[in-house]
Amino acid sequence: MADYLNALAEIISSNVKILGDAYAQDGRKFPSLDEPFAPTKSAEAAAVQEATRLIVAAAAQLTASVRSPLEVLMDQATGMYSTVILSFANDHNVADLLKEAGPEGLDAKEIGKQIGVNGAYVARCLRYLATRHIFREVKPNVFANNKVSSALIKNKPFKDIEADSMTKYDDAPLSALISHTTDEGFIGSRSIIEFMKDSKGYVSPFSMSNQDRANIFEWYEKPGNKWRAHRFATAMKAPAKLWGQGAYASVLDWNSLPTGSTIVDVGGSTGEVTMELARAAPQHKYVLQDLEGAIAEAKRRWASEWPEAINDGTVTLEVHSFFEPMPVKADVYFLRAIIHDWPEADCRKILGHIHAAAKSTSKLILLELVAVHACPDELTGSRTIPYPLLANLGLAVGGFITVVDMQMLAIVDGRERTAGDFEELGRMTGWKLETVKPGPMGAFIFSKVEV
Ligand SMILES: C[S@@+](CC[C@H](N)C(=O)[O-])C[C@H]1O[C@@H](n2cnc3c(N)ncnc32)[C@H](O)[C@@H]1O
Repeated sequence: MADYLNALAEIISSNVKILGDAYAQDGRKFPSLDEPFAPTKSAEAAAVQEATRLIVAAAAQLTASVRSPLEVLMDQATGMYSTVILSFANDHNVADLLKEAGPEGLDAKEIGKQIGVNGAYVARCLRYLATRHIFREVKPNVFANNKVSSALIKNKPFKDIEADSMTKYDDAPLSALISHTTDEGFIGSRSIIEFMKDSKGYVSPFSMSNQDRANIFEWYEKPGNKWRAHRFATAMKAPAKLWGQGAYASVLDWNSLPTGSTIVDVGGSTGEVTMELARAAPQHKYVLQDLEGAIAEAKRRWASEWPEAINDGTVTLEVHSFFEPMPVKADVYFLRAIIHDWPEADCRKILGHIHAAAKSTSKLILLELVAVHACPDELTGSRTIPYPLLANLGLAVGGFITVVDMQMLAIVDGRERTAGDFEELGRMTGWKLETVKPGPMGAFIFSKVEV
């Protein structure tokens, strides 16, 4: 076995070769970081995704191994600057301005003029980001987009973006997600420690920071927060964009259900999941449930994107709180990214209400990120982790999941759960776990147990 450092280096070099070969087969070269982001078919292949994970895991571990602990710790301790500076660039539409400037880039003074901030400050903020591979400094104090920053580009000319704060992030779910995270997530993060010691009756660190006992979803429904609710609904479209279409439709063979089956998208926001399922299997009936504000948003979305599905009764939009008895006897109840929003007792209420309404043949599908320990556990045997990587592949897999876990703690006192936690939650609420489909989000498929 190679020594520690060489083992990490070998993981990187052998997997870089896999990436290069896959792109070469498609007649392409792997794009450099300087090029704008463009999704490619080559990047979607399973072997490429696995090689990418191993490179990221090994490169991050190699960096942490050779770097001084002082620098590693200072990087973590100064995460607030990353949050604030990224928020500044994203919310001031710098990527959009630089898109119009092209690969030659734009002087920080000119960027500053356009966004109303002194150019000397702009240069320092963008250099901070460029040093972390977001934007690039093409000449001293002149900045252009790169692969990472170009993923923040919105869908309008720079001069039109600020015209309406409601529509600013429309058609740019990743920019909406970054804006939501650096805003609500940041506000919540400030009270995490105090909340963990004593919640003082607040429902989350976010509610404690705001000194408002409403949960974030009730807070979104309050006057003045409509634009944030709209931004959050837009952000919820980001996973489909990041992970590719078809991620939801592939969790079950929808065509194997009897024609006219009823599928409820519980807490479905504006219908990202419903839209994909209804397009894949239009012979069924779909009910999209959420709170009043989200359903009002959903009505606007469906009226513009797919009005026929509403008019012919394929899809029904319904205001319903999942803390009330479930009004629909459905064949499938689909919950994407709902369970991670709530503490255990609330999850049991949600699944209990669904259980009470379900038929004996109904299925429950929970689509969630799956927490994985950083050390070997009882599931390690089914995974092959090359020496000396962490059991959750460090930043490559556990990195994103632990980030979302902290975000759930900060804004809703929710959490990411292990596969065992999902099985246990089902057992406590009358649902037997039948199948787990792996993927960027795990699909946990349960059948009803009479209790
Ligand atoms: C994290 S989002 C997930 C949205 C959607 N399932 C998706 O994956 O795009 C959580 C959703 O739960 C909804 N929600 C929160 N409290 C609710 C309640 N009491 N009843 C129904 N929906 C609720 C929110 O409005 C929001 O749309």
